[in-house]
Amino acid sequence: MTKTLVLPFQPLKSPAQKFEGVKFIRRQGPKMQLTLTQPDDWHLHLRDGDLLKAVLPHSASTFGRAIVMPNLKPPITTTAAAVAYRDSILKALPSNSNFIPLMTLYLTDTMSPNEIKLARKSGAVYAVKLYPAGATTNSQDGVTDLFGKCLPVLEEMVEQDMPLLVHGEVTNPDVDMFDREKVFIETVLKPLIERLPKLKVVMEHITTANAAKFVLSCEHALLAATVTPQHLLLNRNSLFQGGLQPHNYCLPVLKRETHRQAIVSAVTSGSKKFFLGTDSAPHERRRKESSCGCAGIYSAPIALSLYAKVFEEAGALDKLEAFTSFNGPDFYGLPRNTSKITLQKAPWQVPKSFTFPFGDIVPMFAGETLEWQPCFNSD
Ligand SMILES: NC(=O)N[C@@H](CC(=O)O)C(=O)O
Ligand SMILES: [Zn+2]
Ligand SMILES: [Zn+2]
Repeated sequence: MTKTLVLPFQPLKSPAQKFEGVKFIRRQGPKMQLTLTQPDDWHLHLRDGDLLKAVLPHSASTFGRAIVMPNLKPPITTTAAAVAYRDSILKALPSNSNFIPLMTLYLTDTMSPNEIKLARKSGAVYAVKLYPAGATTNSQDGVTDLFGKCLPVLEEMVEQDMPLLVHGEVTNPDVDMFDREKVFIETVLKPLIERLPKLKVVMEHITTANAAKFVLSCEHALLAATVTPQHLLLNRNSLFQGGLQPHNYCLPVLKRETHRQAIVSAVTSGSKKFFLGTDSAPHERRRKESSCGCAGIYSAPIALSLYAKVFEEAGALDKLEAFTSFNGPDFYGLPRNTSKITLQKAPWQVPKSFTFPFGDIVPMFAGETLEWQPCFNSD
């Protein structure tokens, strides 16, 4: 089966390229192709309403499954709400799509351990998300005291083999914005793992050398991390070059170049502890280009091209497929996808924006040229 992507890709002329020693690249005419097992997105914001309908086709055309974040307004704090949200995602899918949303619950101070039992029983919920209260977009209902308020829930999560996904930043206003992840590792993550060594934990969207090193070296086999394209490709200069760049603003905020390099090394090392999580987080343009702009970068339409770019530039294209398509399902104990997706070396331009009746969304790398272009899925 061949499926054409719904995106307005604009192929330009591409020179033939050579990749020695990479098994899964084959030459098709003058263009290089890269065929991968269909990837999944282990950290995705799909929103709801019109925004959901607008962005969902972009993820569904590339990814087989996605872990869907629960930070809606109001947040998804119950299994019943997660099941209803899943139904609205399935309803909004293009008719020929096999995309599977994997739902999550938003952890609160008042969640009961029974909710975890219900979540497991539903078969719809695959993880619980920890937002420290005030850390990021729609986190005001998040956790104020993890050890004081949530231990019984965390213990039930161990019982039910339910992973905890963490937005790993402390919110103490005395801690510098750029140090919040580092401090979270020391003051929350390490004590959490010591206290509950059987809890599966994913440190979401890691941004620092500290996090990369901690995850790589941690003997706790149940700790993993997702990594976004922006934290692999951009450093904090991208926030300020040529004037303030609101479309490069996300949380945790971009860090300095040495951190970016450490994350690239960790991800391309072949470690199974890192996997793809775009953190694609759409906000309308007017909410980004505002006197109090929202955090979140919209990457879904270009994410796979960006990950290919990172691995190619690191000389590690042979490690790309494990990162995009194997490590995530292996960690979650889910089967790997069987269908394939092909990327073609055919430069194309990222649209300057995507326009919808309610407004427009500016993607990451808007207007720039990318090398790898997803071209079709095949079974
Ligand atoms: N990453 C972001 O900057 N924003 C995310 C929330 C999050 O993942 O922290 C969002 O929902 O907009
Ligand atoms: Zn987050
Ligand atoms: Zn996120």
